[in-house]
Parts: sequence; structure tokens; C-alpha cells
Amino acid sequence: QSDQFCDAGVGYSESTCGISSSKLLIKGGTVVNAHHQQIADVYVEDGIIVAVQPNIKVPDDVTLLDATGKYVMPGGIDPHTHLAMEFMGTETIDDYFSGQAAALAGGTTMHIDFVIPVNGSLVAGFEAYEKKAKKSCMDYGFHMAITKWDESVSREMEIMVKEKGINSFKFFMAYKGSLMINDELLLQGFERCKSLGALAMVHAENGDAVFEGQKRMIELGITGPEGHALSRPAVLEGEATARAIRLAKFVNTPLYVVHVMSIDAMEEIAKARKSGQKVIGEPVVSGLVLNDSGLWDPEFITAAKYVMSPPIREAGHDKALQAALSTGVLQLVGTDHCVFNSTQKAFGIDDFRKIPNGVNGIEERMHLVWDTMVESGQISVTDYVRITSTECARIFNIYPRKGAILAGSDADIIIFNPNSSFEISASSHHSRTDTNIYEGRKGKGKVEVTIVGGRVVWKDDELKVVPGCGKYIEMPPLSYLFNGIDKADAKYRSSLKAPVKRFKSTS
Ligand SMILES: NC(=O)NCCC(=O)O
Ligand SMILES: [Zn+2]
Ligand SMILES: [Zn+2]
Repeated sequence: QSDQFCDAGVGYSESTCGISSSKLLIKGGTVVNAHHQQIADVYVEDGIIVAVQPNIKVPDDVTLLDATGKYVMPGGIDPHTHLAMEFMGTETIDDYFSGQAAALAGGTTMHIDFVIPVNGSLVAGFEAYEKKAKKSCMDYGFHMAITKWDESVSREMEIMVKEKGINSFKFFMAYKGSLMINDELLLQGFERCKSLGALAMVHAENGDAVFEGQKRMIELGITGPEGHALSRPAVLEGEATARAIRLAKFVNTPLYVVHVMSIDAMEEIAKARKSGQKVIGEPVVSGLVLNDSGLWDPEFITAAKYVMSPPIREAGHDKALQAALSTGVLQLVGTDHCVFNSTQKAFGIDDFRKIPNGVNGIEERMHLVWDTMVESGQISVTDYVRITSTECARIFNIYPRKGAILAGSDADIIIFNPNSSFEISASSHHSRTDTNIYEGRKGKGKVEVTIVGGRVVWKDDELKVVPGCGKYIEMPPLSYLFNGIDKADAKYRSSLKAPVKRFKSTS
């Protein structure tokens, strides 16, 4: 295993987690939180931020990091990843160590991964993912997918929330025949989420229509990667997003729409939020910065690397999603990092339906969001912190332990140089996959230092990570999104005004 990581440019340090000093002083940077920025020092002891103020004096044994002229920001939190996931007859090539190593090299210090139940059992799924995550080198949390419905799933959801630290459940409205669930289950699942104070999440595509679209493409002889996008147009994402939003309104529970890839879906979210409904929209980096042109590349492997669901859309959707992010219609950015190498992608050489769905992004997110959103002038530096870190921590109820540079917060910190630059290539990235959908992309800004749990793990383009140092972060239910839900329920009940028995029986 270590050979593999050496190949990837990842060096091991000592066998403990105590890389560098347990006491750190970051001097003279501009400390940025979601609501405020100031020039200050940040003092860290034993993995926790102890003080944030100008001119902190410390003893000689403290490791100093000069951040003059640079931003000191909370490490990124990626709300949407799939590491070591079995999917479409294979397993993602990044596991909890290689995927997290890549994340750290790109300034992300925590991620939330999706547990897939084992034979429908959430407990068995949780235990399987606990094992996979033992090699973690940064903190992580779990969402749980719901792929079937019965009494035992309902009971296990309660165990997940009350005993296992999971506060969100994802429902797949696509992937017919495997992960997809129907509207009845969606409704029951939403009701259960609400009763537990857990957040319902949806993969919003109309899976039945996608299935028909796929058949249509194959009948037309379109078997290449472009058939993937053609078979599941934006209208199907818009339809499912609208349906999920309306069902969440019917239940009166908050909803989180993952990987918003189209104007169609984004506009449904905008409409719902304008009406006061609690809907969160998560675009992912690929949808924000790419268009579908790659899917038409004459080389199969080049085209296949862009296959994900919902698909990367035609030019125009990317810019509209950026605008929605900058105006608060969409709230935070994920990656949906779910990588398969060229050999795995080649499973679908004769039939796009067999190409494992998923793209990279965990290492690239912080740089690409900076370049696309801040460097272009669309958002401020404080907004950048909000959409890459703080809002995720708030939604999943772990703020201000995560997502902030405040006394008492975990010391997950990046030092970002806005005057430096980045360049992306599969030849230098830290993921195990052999391609990169952002190959050759250059931009302004660079994560120069990543500190995770008070340890300097990325500096001078060198990564020093140790498996087993990451912790599981339990996420309590009833985040801020649930504020006022009970009052709205009471208001609804009193608005019905119907007497219990309105008509007399005639018999
Ligand atoms: N998105 C994708 O193509 N793969 C990962 C699974 C999912 O999130 O739908
Ligand atoms: Zn999905
Ligand atoms: Zn996903």
C-alpha cells in the first residue's frame, strides 16, 4: 500500500499523528470567517484553536508559520463524496486514504461521505463504512442512503440518528433497478426524516424517464458517452427537483438537493426558496466550471471520464449556476468526488449505460471555486469561506467546531496565497485515478499550507499524511433548518378548521 501512495507523491511521516509541533502560531495573515475578516494571529494547541487576535506572544518551542499577505481560512468541507463505494459493478478507485490525501493537498480538511446500506440494512452499511474509514487521515462524517423501505429501515434510521451521529439521508430518484426509490417511499422517508430532525437529501432525476431515454439512444445506435447526456436531459432533472420540493412541502420538512447541474433544477429551487420553503441547493464543481463538450471527444477514455449523473450540461448552465451561487439561490459547493480509472470507465466502451458514473474534484474544488467565483469578482472572500466550509458545517450541525477560525474550533486551517497560481494535471494530482476532468486547467490562487487537527500536512507542495489520524465526526439532528418547522405545523393544523365530523351519517 505504501508503494502506491509513494507513487502518488504521498509521503509517510512517523507512525503517530503528531506531525510537526502540537503548538502552532500562524502569524500576520488575514483571518477570514464567513461574516468577518481581520488581520490577526492564530494560535493552536493540541488540535484546537486557542486564540485569534493580533500580536499573540508565544514561547520559543512553538512552530511559526508566516501568513503575511495571505488568507488564513477554515479548511474546506466537502459535503458530497463517494470514497471506496461499490457502484455499477465496481468500486471507486479512491479509498478513505487516497481520497482524503488528495483532499488535503487541495485544502479540504473534512468531507461527508455517503454510506450505502448492505442488503438494505443501514446498520450493516454503517459498520462496513466504519471499517473502510479506519485509514482516514482527516475528519469525516456520513450521510446515509435509503434504497428500500420497510419497518426495519425506519427503525434503523432512528438508530443512525440517535446512536451513530448521522443527521441526513439521501434518496435516489434515479438509477432504476439499483438505488432508485419511488414516490411512496420518498414520502415515507421524508416523514421519517422530519420525525427524527434529520435532513432529507435527493438525487433528483426522473429515473423512469432516464431509463426510457437510454433505450431510445441505444435504438438510435448512439452508444458512446454522449448518449449518457442525451438520454437524461435537464428537463428530467427539473421535473424530479420540482417533485421532491413539492413532496417536501407537503410533509413540511427541509430538503437538500444534491449535485444541482441544470438551470431547470436551479430555477425550481429559486422558486421554492422565494416562497419561503427550506430548500438547500448544492452545485458541484464540475457543473459550475465545465460544459458537456468533453463528452463528445473522439477518444472514448477522454469522453468517458466526464460521465456523471446528472450529466454535465451544455454551455450556459455553468454560468447560470455560478450566478445562482453568487446571489444565494444555491448555498454551498460539493464535488461528488466518485472516481473510476480508465480501465473501469472502459466497461462501457460499447454501451454508455455501463460506464461507471462519477468524476474527480475533491482536490480541485477549493482552487476552482476561488478562481471561478472570487478571482472573477462574483463573490467576496468571506462568501468563499461560507460556500466552501461554513455553510456545510451549519447545515450539518457541526458549526462552529468546524467551518470557523474561532477560539475553540478544531484547527482545520488553510493558508491561501491569492497571488500564486495553480495548475491541474493527472500527472501531479494525488488521487489514484489516472485521468483528471480538469486536465491542464490553470488559475490564480493557491493553497500553500493545509493544517488538519493542528498538524501541518501540506506545505511546500509536500504532503505528509498518516492513515488512522482522521476522526469520525458525529452530526446531531435538528440543525437550524428545523427552526420554526413545529410552528408551521401548528399553523397548518389550525388553518384546517374542519370539525372532526362535518356531515351526519344518513343511516
Ligand atoms: N454522481 C455520480 O455520477 N456518481 C455518484 C453517485 C451519485 O451521487 O449519484
Ligand atoms: Zn447522486
Ligand atoms: Zn454523489
